[in-house]
Amino acid sequence: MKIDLKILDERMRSHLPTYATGGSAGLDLRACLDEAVTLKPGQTTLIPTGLSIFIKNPNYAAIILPRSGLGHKHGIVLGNLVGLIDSDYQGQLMVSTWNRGQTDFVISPMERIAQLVVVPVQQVEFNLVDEFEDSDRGADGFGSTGRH
Ligand SMILES: O=c1ccn([C@H]2C[C@H](O)[C@@H](COP(=O)(O)OP(=O)(O)OP(=O)(O)O)O2)c(=O)[nH]1
Ligand SMILES: [Mg+2]
Repeated sequence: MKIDLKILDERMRSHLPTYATGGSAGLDLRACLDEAVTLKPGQTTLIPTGLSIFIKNPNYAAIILPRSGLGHKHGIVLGNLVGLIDSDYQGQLMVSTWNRGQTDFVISPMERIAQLVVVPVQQVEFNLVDEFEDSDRGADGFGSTGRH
């Protein structure tokens, strides 16, 4: 599947997102920065990627997820936990970068800071009802299974 991509910063032309392996789900997103940015513990900064995409087809979206190495080892995750890119969004892909760790973290220009995953989306309509038909679970949730 092809998605329109616009290069907003020429430096990104040689750093376009690619799948690291044949089986990769995520495309690494790089920090399009002029100089290194230091994120203090607890700090959140919006980092530009220098790219925009236009998914166009409402049956797809993209999500931005943390990279597991950065998140686990350095506490660098996302200020919005997960970023959702709508199929009609044409603006720059931005990464809300949150240092939830205990030490300063330096983000270098062109560093891979997060990953983009394209996912299928089913838009729905609501069928208004007064009662649902019975289901195995009913309204039980929040750890209810295995208690009976
Ligand atoms: O990590 C993110 C999350 C969102 N976006 C862009 C794409 C998305 O389509 C748009 C709106 O995101 P969302 O709907 O999550 O934010 P909102 O707070 O509801 O803003 P809006 O009122 O513009 O929908 O912002 C990013 O670039 N990065
Ligand atoms: Mg929104």
